Amino acid sequence: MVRFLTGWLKDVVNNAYSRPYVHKIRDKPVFSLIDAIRKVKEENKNPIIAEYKRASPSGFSADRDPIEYAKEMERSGAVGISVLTEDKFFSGSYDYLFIISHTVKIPVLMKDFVVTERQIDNAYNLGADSILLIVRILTERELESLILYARSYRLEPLVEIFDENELEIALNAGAKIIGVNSRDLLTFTIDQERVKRVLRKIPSNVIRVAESGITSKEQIEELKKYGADAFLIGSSLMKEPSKIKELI
Ligand SMILES: O=P(O)(O)OC[C@@H](O)[C@@H](O)c1c[nH]c2ccccc12
Repeated sequence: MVRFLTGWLKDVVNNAYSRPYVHKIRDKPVFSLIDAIRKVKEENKNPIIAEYKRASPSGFSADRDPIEYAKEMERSGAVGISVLTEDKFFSGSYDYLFIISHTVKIPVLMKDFVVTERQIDNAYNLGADSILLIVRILTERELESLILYARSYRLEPLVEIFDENELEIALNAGAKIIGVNSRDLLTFTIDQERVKRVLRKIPSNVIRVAESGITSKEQIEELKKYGADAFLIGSSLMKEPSKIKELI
């Protein structure tokens, strides 16, 4: 049973329950996203998780070759690649995850609306090193059990929160990587001030990821003052991949 959802979020979660099982045998080791972020920070660079996202319900769209994009992001020093696999609203695909996880040697995050263990089986089989778990679409028991299930594959989830209430839920569930989304998933409005307010309440032993709406180095430097360790960036890099060089 999911939490009470409305609008497109209800539809995207219903769609998640019917995603097929991927019959593939994983053929690569699991890379640690936490270790990769810590290493890039030690090199005094900005850990950027570059997202491969072809569309979103907020009206974004970009057509880029997944292999070329992933190679350019890795070459430019991205700490990891986030790959949208949600097929109905984001034009994502499990194929993109398989292709990209077999193109790069940096951690790959499966970005989807995960509500079932089968989706985590798929992430592991396709070569993902982490998965997104969104507090807003899960009950607390589901969140705790899916975190443990992901860890049984040595996939450490990125647990996404919106506000302080969801921060408490994520911490109680034992999250080790917490992402704060500046975008409201239902209304698509962006609020960076809320992100700063929530970031500063996350304990420093948790890896803190600022997500969405990031387009400049100035924004990154500002978010770092509030405790952000890493930055999840999609639209601005899908539009102009070379921009990553000025953000690292
Ligand atoms: O394109 P942006 O504004 O750089 O945002 C990237 C990423 O944060 C965003 O795509 C995202 C964050 N959380 C999600 C959950 C589902 C789908 C997408 C997302």
